[in-house]
Amino acid sequence: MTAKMAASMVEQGEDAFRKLFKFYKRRNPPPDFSDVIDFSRKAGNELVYAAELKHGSVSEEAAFRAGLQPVKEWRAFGLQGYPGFIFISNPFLPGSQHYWVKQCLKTYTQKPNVCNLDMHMSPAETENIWEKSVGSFWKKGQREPRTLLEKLRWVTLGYHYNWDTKTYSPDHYTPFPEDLHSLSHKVAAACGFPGFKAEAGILNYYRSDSSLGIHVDESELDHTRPLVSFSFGQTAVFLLGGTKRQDPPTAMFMRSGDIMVMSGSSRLLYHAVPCIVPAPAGHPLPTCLDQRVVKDELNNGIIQTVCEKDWEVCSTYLKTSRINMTVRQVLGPGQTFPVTHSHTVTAKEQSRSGYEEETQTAKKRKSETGYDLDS
Ligand SMILES: O=C(O)CCC(=O)C(=O)O
Ligand SMILES: [Fe+2]
Repeated sequence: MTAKMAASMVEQGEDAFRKLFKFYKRRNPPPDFSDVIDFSRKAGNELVYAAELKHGSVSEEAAFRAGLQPVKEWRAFGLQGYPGFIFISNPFLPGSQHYWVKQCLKTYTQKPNVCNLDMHMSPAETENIWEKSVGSFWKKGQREPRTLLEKLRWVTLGYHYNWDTKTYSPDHYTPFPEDLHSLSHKVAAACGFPGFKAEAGILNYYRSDSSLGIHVDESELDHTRPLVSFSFGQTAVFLLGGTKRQDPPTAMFMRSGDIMVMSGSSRLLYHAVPCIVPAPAGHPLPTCLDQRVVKDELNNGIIQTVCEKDWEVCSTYLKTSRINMTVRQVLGPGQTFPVTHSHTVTAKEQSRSGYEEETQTAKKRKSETGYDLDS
């Protein structure tokens, strides 16, 4: 048997996750999405059941101020075989997703937050990504991404994740954004995790041809705290696997406004995003984004109405993109970072160190989300 044959057997026979990842990543011809669970559909899938939330843990007013429907109205689901996994089908109030999209593009991209562009550009060049992009926004039919926003792949918040050492460090920290902490705290509480502290965030920016490789998020020091993930813009296929990298995954759509909570024994499952689903012809933006203005009362709350000019930039961006925010609590109550010989890790240092075959998260993320700029 040739090495090639053996490799192909491994691919076909054993590594069910890689096989399905490739299946959904394929573009020509486009994959058949009929096995992908769609939580937005009324008709159920036998694996899906309604999840019980803690209605009393977030008052209607608190939910309202965060731009969320009352918790009792949320459509929350569990998946057979994945205890601790909770999928909440877009619980945002009309108009309020826009605020988070604007934060991800205009606010959270600002220094001292760290982004993929810092790996090979100077701080001066990656300052004010929003302002530098809006002036020369890309034109229709243009093939190459030109603006920094188009080249943006990830931003880190709070304890800035070091992709090379796969660790968080107290030496590289920016206070976590209050607004996103408040949103995540409420979602976690509704799912039975009161006292959630948002300490680190990874924002992922996907273009229509982006994907995110198979990985598990285990760098946080307390795995009893959930991981809370929010999606905006274009729909993605999300693959949720098992505790072993090869375990066969379940595919589901993640649409604009959807929230996913990975907790309990689902906290450390392998997962991936093999593809962004092409938007239906004539509908480049999901209809849940049609209504832009939030109710006036919300102006005293966490979120604010996005002005027309800013939304024009955001909506143009979202017609070909997806934004995902994953929020993590790094330390348990009273827990501290293990003592290591510490020094501040700079972006330059991160980009210099080599990658080993098994430190795949960063490598995959850097390549499959187009970290190495292909333009
Ligand atoms: O984009 C997504 O839905 C997944 C993101 C993710 O898995 C991560 O940031 O660790
Ligand atoms: Fe992840």
